[in-house]
Amino acid sequence: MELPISWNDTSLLDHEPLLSYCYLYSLSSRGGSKAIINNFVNEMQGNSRALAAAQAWLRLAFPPRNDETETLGLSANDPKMLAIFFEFYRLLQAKNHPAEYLLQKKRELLSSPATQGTQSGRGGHSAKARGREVNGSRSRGSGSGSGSGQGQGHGRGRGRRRSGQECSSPTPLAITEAPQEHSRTSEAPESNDAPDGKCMRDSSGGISSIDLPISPQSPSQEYYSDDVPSLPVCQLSGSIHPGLASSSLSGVDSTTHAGQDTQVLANSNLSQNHGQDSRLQLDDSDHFIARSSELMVARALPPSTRSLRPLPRKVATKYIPPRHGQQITYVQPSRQTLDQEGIDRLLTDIGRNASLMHSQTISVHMEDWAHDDDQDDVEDVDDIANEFDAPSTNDALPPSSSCKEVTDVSAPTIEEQKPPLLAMPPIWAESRQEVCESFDYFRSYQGGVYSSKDIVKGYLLGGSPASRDIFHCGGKVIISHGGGKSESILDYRVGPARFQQAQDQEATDKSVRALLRSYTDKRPLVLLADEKYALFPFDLGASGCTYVVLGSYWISHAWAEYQPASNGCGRVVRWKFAFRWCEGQGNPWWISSKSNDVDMLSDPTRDCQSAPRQDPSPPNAVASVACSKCSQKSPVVYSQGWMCLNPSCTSFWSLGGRELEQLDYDTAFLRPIAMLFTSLPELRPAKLIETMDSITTSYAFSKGWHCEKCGRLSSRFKWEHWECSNCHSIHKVPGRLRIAKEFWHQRPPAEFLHSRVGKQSGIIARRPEPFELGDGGGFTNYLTFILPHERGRIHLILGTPLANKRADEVFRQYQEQADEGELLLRRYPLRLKKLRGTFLTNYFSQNSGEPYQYVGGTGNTVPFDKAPSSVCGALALIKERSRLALQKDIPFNEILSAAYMEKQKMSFHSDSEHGLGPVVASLSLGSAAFMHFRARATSKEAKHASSNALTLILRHGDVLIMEGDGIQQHYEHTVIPMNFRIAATARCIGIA
Ligand SMILES: O=C(O)CCC(=O)C(=O)O
Repeated sequence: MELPISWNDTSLLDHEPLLSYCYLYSLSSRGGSKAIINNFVNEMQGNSRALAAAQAWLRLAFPPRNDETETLGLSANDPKMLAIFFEFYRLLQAKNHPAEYLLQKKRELLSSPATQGTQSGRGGHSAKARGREVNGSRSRGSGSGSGSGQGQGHGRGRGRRRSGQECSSPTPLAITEAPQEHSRTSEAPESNDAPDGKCMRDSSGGISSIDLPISPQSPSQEYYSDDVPSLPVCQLSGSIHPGLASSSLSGVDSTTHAGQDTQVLANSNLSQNHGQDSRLQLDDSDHFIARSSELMVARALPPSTRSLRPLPRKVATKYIPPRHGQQITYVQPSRQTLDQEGIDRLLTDIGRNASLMHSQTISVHMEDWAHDDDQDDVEDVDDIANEFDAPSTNDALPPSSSCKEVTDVSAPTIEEQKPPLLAMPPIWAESRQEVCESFDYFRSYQGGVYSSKDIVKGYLLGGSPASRDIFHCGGKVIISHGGGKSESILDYRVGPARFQQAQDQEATDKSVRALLRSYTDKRPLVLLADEKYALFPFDLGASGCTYVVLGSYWISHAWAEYQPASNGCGRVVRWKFAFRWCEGQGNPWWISSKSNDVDMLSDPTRDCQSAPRQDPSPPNAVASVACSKCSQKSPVVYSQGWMCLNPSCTSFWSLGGRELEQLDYDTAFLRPIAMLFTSLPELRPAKLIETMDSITTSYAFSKGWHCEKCGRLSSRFKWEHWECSNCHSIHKVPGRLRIAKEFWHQRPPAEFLHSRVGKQSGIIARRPEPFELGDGGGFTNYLTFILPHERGRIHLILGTPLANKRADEVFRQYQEQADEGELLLRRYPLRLKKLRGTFLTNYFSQNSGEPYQYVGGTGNTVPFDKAPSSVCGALALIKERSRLALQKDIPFNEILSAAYMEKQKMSFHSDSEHGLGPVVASLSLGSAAFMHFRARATSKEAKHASSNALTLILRHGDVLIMEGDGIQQHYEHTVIPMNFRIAATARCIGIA
């Protein structure tokens, strides 16, 4: 889970475990909902990243009061708070008045110390509690009534909204003093104060109440205070949430809902007068309990789901997040078919699944980057920056749905507490991007298998081991399933996302095929593990390592198995691989030199210590038997007996006609196997040193590096040098400045010179017009493209050798100042909340003038008076050319300087940030670049969105002007430089 950026950050809904649990909750009925919340809480508690997200959310949703550094002592590790976190997001997803819920919880929390022990058994609060100080001021709502009885609360404390300045929705909810008047009303609240969904600031800037959206069916909206404390809450009728409808606040007799309502939390939060108190509380042992009959369901869950870390699932699950705001259509299972048993099964399933799902939150294309021979499997990382996440290209998409994998009791489990690492790994990283940019043996942003030319280079052990996956003999023997085709959520640019079930793996599938080839060739590969790999015996996360390189392994055996599945088939075919440590690397780094450490790390089935280390068995010591049906040989893997492991054989996976549930590895199968590798590759990435041509912007310089001091892999995030993100060691390679002439040889494709207009785009290209540049620049050509439906115009003022003198100088200054650190060009984290870990832009940038939220916000902004001369020079040139082209002064007050090393680019986006003026203009320097415009998915032309509406070639000295809001509303653009390039783009921000 990424950290939320506001308390109502909907993107969290795209993340696990919220995604699965919210979905499951929507399918559940009765007691199932409690169990779901319990499981959610359990899972969150075993997941440090998710806890961090919850913590961040808590701070945003419950900001500290004036004198507090911490909010009410709230902790994300508090089960009650996690339940609130979940409930809020569940309501958010259901579009069911989450703000109302949050306000209610906030009020409860603020009042809870005083109200504890003062509530009646039926849930009413005492009058004493109503006078509690809230948010630094005394509640004035403590007037009348005991508030202890059913229905006593209504009619009191109508919350009055105050007129004032409107605030945007992500503002933290703040609670101010209670309203003075407490008369029940059925009239609509003052309707002219704020539009739906907006909150209002009081004169002091705090929020006095929240104006909630009313559904069309809602005839009225009333503001009440609860009995205590007297703060505004809202009653909605019409399409009201059942949990809210049962609230005593509404005055509705709650008996129809008590004990039946599936919305347990909402119910328990608001309904304090039920015969059955379903309030969520902390019991003596600080455990989260729900005191209702439904609680029994939660308690009846197997203890393992509470005391153990969520069990790893037996097959990998790939999650492709939905686009922002996109609805996910789950194909299966349908609501009708999901009974209580199904829910229980899914619960465990999701628990096991979710950890891997955290790591699988990106999808990629392979276009544009597949130039290098050694890059045939490298995904286009910058496409990840696209809000449009396409289906994975890494693992073959299944042709049709078949089976969904389910819990297997024999899946390995691991206790929650793992010891910290004994030593830091020699190669480790915090984000997948760091691995992929710095470590040549693993460059797959999504899949667990990285192969090139059908040969596996790296294999990532992720969070969901399957049954019979093992980490044996201190990690010298690792058995894992691999090859994709696990369940996933497919997401397309246009149309709803779909839930895709797991499929049978086949030997011809890309990853399986590559693994099988590595197996038959006995070719070493590199194993990596992420912090969620449950079988690794140390706590990687405690040392800050999300990914570690284990070392070189080879595959001694490969075979197919059945794994259980939850649909009609009941199972799927999965390929298993036995990886063995390549001798010649010394002992694994996670094992200290102390001899008994290996023992400590081994699993109980180990016998590697008893096997003679100096006398390992030859490879053929593992017996193989030919099947009488298919004649294919399969190894004796399990102690229970030999089985045919050829999935196309009718005897596959059958032991004398039976399928055994419990299988143990045969001792001989796990015994060490001698295998001599004459030269194993050095896995530590080499550092770049001086180059022959002194060019330091080539592709190799854009890649990450490995810090020799601390082992961390870091992306290159600073222009002027490499810097370790852990210990801040730096590495600089001196280079030279480049001049524009070096890029003159770049030729565009033969079919066009400056531009190409898409056939069905409706764009009209005007004939080039001569254009006098003034200032000794002579004449040039000026191209204009008129967009359909008066959406705007795009102008391209071409540079010329004569006119480019200033551009040449600006280009030189940019390079010099960036190299010296005067201009801080950085790769900033993308504001994509879908990705696990930080994900940096695929270009360097620096912003001057007004902050530009799209890249770095205020953190990436220096005011114009502190901007280096390169930026000021670029701005002056852009202003001048724009004035000549548009015959008016454009009050540009922001300039984003973007620098691209070879193969870097800016992916599709539109400059549609709130508050941007209609004119955006850019100056191109250095290498030529393609600029493609395409219709946004929301636009009428969406069906042609895959083809470009317009392509321009931007060359050194060219100025491009986008004129008109409609361009950003209806189109998005990408810029793909041919080589090293700098661009300065000017905008008007916040100018009315
Ligand atoms: O010209 C460029 O490099 C990209 C400019 C751009 O699209 C932007 O800054 O938004």
